[in-house]
Amino acid sequence: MDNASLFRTAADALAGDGWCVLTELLAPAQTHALADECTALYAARRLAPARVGAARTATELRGDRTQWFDPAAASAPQRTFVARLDALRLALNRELMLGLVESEAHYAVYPPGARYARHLDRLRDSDARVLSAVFYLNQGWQEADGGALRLYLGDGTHRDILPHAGTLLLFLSARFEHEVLPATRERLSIACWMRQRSPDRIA
Ligand SMILES: O=C(O)CCC(=O)C(=O)O
Ligand SMILES: [Fe+2]
Repeated sequence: MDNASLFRTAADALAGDGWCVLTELLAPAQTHALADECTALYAARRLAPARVGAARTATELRGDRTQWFDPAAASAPQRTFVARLDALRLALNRELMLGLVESEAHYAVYPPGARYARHLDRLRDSDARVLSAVFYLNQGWQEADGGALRLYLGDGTHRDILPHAGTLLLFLSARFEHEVLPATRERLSIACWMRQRSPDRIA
């Protein structure tokens, strides 16, 4: 699928259901490079226990370790990923008038058994996060490995999305509660949020 069609498919799904899965954001080699980098950072203990909400300490709510992408010090694999995500963001702005001005992203590693309890991605006092995007980095993931992202739909049902390498899950941040189920192996991802202008930055 060419870019224009890929991004239009995403826009249509977001306008309809409010969420979608894309598997063609990056070429497999590009996904591998991100997985290798995330693995190396984790092994070098460069990922820190995740925090919940502004200035609150990590709790048993989430057991992942994270490292935010720093635009001023981005690696080549990170630049490739962010460029693709930005292209998607601009396409969604054009198609859906979402007014998404920026993205933020972090690597996350969930050790075996770690979870992230059911939650909504909007920060307590801010509606800046409009769209959540989670990109998975795990080769050869099996259903028996667990670790699904459980997305709760408005009608009381849910969908389980497995964290296969190359899968991008998109959903409207304000609309879908979700949780990360525990896995039997390390679970690597990049969690991203596309933001609208924060109220405090509007002149
Ligand atoms: O890794 C995932 O599948 C989702 C992570 C998540 O919900 C979050 O970081 O807010
Ligand atoms: Fe989340």
